[in-house]
Amino acid sequence: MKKTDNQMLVIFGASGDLTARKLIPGLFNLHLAGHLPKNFVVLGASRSDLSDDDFRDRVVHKSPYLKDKIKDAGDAKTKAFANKLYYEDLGKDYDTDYGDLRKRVEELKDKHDTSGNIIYYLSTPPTLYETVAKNLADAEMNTQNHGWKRLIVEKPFGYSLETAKNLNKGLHRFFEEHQIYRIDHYLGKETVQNLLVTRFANSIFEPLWNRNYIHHVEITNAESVGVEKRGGYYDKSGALRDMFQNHLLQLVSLVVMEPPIGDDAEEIRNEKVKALKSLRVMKDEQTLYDNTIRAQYVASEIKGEKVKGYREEEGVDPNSTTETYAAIKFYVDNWRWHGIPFYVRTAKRMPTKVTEIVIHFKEPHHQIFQESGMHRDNKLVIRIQPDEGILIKFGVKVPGQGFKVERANMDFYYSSLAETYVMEAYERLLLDAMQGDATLYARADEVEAAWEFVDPILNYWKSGKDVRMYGYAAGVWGPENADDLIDDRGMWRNPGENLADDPGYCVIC
Ligand SMILES: NC(=O)C1=CN([C@@H]2O[C@H](COP(=O)(O)OP(=O)(O)OC[C@H]3O[C@@H](n4cnc5c(N)ncnc54)[C@H](OP(=O)(O)O)[C@@H]3O)[C@@H](O)[C@H]2O)C=CC1
Ligand SMILES: O=C1O[C@H](COP(=O)(O)O)[C@@H](O)[C@H](O)[C@H]1O
Repeated sequence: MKKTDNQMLVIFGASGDLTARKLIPGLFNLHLAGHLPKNFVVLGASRSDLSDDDFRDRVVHKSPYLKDKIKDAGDAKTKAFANKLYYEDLGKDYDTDYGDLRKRVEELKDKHDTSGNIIYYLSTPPTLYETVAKNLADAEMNTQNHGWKRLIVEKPFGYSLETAKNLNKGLHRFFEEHQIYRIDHYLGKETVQNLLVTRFANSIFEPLWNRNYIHHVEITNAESVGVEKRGGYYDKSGALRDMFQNHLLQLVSLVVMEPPIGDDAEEIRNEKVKALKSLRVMKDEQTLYDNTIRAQYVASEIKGEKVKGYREEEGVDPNSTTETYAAIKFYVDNWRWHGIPFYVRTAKRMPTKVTEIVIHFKEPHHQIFQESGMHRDNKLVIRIQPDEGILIKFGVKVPGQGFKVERANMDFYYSSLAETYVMEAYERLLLDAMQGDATLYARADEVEAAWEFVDPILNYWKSGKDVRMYGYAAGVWGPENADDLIDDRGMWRNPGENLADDPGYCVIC
């Protein structure tokens, strides 16, 4: 068990949705599990006029996100947690003198003996990240003289390669790279971390994990919801920035990377950066045309209920060309992956919520047996969510005369480890930052390498030149044309819609 120093967490943008929905519940779980250090306080800061008690009511006692947990935890434990929370009103602007904030931090440090160790969490709109870092530096709140200082930065990290580079430069003026923790909540998911273990703690997968045995790799991230109340934000972002540049390229890097020499944060991140740098950047228009597909959901009915189209959503421009679906085919230019296509798609308003990685192996060179069904290949399905687990599809003999072969499943579900408590992503990531472990946080060069790959696609889509924007009915698996991306061996693997209801459907088959 790693050591967690006494410390303070200062959250900027503490009146916002993320604080209430993810950060405080994550901290509450850590409190209940006994993972918070003995001396620990949270200081929320934003422009809203709130007292300490207002803040506690808002994010704990009256929080819809903690209602059930509070029932289970009981009053005493809840109160003990709430008493660790404080609030400081920043006045009208984040771009202000942080003298008062500093005074409050000093006061709380002395009162709770938090030893001067501080994490600053930037949960504000991204336009304020650098401003807050600068004002912290101006108030000398970034100095490491009396305890360490860390800075957690929320997504999105930049809007393009250029803005990401500028943000890195801007933050590096006030904090050193080892102090900066760029969050990507997919890295906090247990199943995502398990990818490393699956690959590098077993000897059965790694020998096959290359161009000699793998035919193609497919990654799907599907959400059944639309843009909900985030239309304003989403319309300026789109699926490629919102999910692909960060979360999905993180998954890609874990699939593609070479074995690190150890489990040290830098060793692992060095390999991930190399992996991202080896993605073949699409430069010419024909390649971009042939290998990228974007689409928007249009109004439809799902299970008898009318569902709005993307352009009718609140906060979305009625003529918007922002994609809610993106499918990209690409290659990885290195020894291991030469010539192997990767197909990655992400979308909202799909039939179900699912994220999975499918490794499609090559078929046996020589077919000896008769096989039912069209697929003779082995597949390794890594289910990130829901029904987290791993499945291998392989051929077995159909009982009876002769040698008929059918595909069977061998599966593992995380839920079978029932007694093991699985931390929520934010909970895990917060604890790691508290312990100074940056393994599951993105490094500056990693983020920039991901943008290097994504930028030309965004620019091409923005150019509008011959760029297709397909529509798909909310509740279907995207535009049919997306199947055209996949070459000689079929189509996207669309996991069944009613995972639980369909008796013939095995959850990850
Ligand atoms: N919510 C989520 O699920 C996720 C959020 N994020 C990221 O986390 C950060 C915070 O997100 P979230 O909490 O949802 O955002 P919200 O808009 O709910 O909250 C941000 C807070 O920042 C303050 N703020 C300062 N200036 C502005 C401004 N010009 N417009 C709006 N708010 C302002 C507001 O507090 P006040 O007015 O009191 O100062 C507000 O409470 C963002 O960068 C977002 O991209 C990332 C992943 C998921
Ligand atoms: O970062 C984001 O992620 C969520 C999906 O997260 P998940 O953990 O539920 O898979 C997505 O809905 C949101 O648009 C995006 O900003």
